Amino acid sequence: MPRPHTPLLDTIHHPSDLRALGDAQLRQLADELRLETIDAVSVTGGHLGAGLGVVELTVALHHVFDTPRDRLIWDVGHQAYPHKILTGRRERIRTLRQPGGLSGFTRRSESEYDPFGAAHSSTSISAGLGMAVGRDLAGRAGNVVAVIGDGSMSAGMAYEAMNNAGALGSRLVVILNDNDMSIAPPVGAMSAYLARLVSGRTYRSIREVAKSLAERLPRFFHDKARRTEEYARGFWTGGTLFEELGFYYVGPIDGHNLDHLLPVLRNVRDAGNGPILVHVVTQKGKGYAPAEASADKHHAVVKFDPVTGQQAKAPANAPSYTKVFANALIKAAREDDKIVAVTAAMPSGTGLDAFGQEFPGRTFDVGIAEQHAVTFAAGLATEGYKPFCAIYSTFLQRAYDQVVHDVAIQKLPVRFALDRAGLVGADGATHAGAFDIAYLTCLPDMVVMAAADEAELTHMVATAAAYDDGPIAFRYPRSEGVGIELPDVGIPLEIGRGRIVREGTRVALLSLGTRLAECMAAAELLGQRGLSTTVADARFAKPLDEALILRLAREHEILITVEEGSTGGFGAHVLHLLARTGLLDGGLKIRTLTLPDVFQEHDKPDAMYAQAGLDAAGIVRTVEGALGAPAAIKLA
Ligand SMILES: Cc1ncc(C[n+]2csc(CCOP(=O)(O)OP(=O)(O)O)c2C)c(N)n1
Ligand SMILES: CC(=O)[C@@H](O)[C@H](O)COP(=O)(O)O
Ligand SMILES: [Mg+2]
Repeated sequence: MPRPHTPLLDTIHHPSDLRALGDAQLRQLADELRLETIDAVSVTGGHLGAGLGVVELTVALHHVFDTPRDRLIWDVGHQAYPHKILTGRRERIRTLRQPGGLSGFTRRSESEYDPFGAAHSSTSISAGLGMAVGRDLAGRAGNVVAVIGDGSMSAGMAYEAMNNAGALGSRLVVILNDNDMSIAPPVGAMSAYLARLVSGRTYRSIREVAKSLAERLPRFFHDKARRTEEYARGFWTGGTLFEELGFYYVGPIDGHNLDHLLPVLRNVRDAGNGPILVHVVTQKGKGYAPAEASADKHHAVVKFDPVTGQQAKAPANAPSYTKVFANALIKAAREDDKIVAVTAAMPSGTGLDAFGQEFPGRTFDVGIAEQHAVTFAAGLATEGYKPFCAIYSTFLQRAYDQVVHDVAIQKLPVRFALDRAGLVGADGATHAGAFDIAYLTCLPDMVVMAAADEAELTHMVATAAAYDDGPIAFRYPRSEGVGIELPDVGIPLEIGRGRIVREGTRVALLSLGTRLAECMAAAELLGQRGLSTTVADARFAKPLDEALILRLAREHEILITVEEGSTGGFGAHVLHLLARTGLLDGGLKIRTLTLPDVFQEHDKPDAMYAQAGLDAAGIVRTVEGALGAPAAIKLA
């Protein structure tokens, strides 16, 4: 497929090149940038719709502001591909999210044009305010611009930051990129409020607007734009929520119209003190028909044909864990009307969209608001409901105090369905579900399970539904299952009881989670080398199956724990148990296999697990190491 024709873009290597262009050339540049973005993502897959929606905004921001001296912060960072193309990374843009390639998000180590790394949402205003205050303290000049989406505006952090910004009064520009979409259609009163602002029903008269803007932004009324009624009607100020918080509100303006964007941004750049919020209206997926037409506006895509938009989706061999979870929960909810489900803006990612179709009144999408989701679920639990809080492992990190303070201390039976546990691949370290075993198992009374396969997941959903004594969590990865036959209904597991999957005598592999298949493969390899190997599935990281673990420790020469989580998790608890019971004092050789103590670079999950030594070969190597040398195996 030939590359798109981009003669003007080809002359732009850094934003300084585009600042040398006249306004009239920027339209062409934006068109070429959009073509290049589509073409690059067609090769790599990744986040497409959000970037397409900010092409004009990206061009305008780099044209008007003096980046990187002026700080430009993209919230989440999934919309920053056009920004990467304009900021010296075009040569590598077709390595996006590939092993060794560019990150799919902004990243400080990647470019001086990325002053703040992201991937989790709603951090940009806080970070921007910190930079603005740092600039003021240092007596420096320069602008700080934070671009945040309407979906990301639902998170508490955004309001905490605006509250603080309004009080501090530092010069900070917030661009609210309102495309009326999160990953799914946006939810909540704030989204409805923004829609009202945009609808124009609350526009003030042009006279009022003129007076208000002229007082604060004297250069606002700019050349020909001032004369067009359409342009003038697009500006509204005064009395918005943002103004109540101490921001100067400008907008809404058409984020695809450079004749609107450029004069407004110039005036904002040159305005006086204090925080300013520019409300920019854009369309997610803009300018690419398949994206505009799709329900999620091509939020994230796999590789595709740029002409037809056809995505290269490989056929699945087995249902995904997400789907298995959703189906099991739906079945359980048919029998138990107390079961309700909570998602924080991830209905499709967690499978709760399917649950919501059958139980719309029992499904709650609270927006990007993980902290609220957890405490909201806690509240539901106090009323006798059985909330399943389905949150990606990585995003639950944000709600840790809510898990501790609102759920665990009160022993409320909130069920945490932790999707994307373990490594996730192309989204990289920011999205890896690495820490939940460690951060949940240290909490008193928390039950923590990890599914070894999709049948086990079905049983864990049933276990969580039946368990009413306190909080319970179960984790499962971002992948398809192993293809095992699924039970019709899940059978509740005995709390804190694991299982032996293969009996042996010399080596014991104690697996937690879906590494069980690799443990089985390792056991085969070890068996071929004369090492009789037991494989056990712990099922529970908390409470531990102490009897099982002590038996494995007593009856084997080597015990290896294997988990898809960070240090400080399951293996650490096993070590505590063995130390407490004196079993470390004898001749037992024990090794704990965990994710390494580094933030692993994005890659294919299998490659990342292999790097971590969590594949069959790595497990065998560990056994060999414990025995002293490969020769020891041959002698055995
Ligand atoms: C804390 C957190 N929760 C959930 C997500 C998953 N997520 C990524 S982008 C996104 C939607 C963001 O919507 P918006 O800010 O409006 O950006 P748009 O994609 O519409 O440009 C969500 C929910 C996340 N990145 N961070
Ligand atoms: C940007 C973001 O946070 C999400 O879009 C994330 O990339 C989704 O990941 P999944 O594809 O695993 O749902
Ligand atoms: Mg949006």
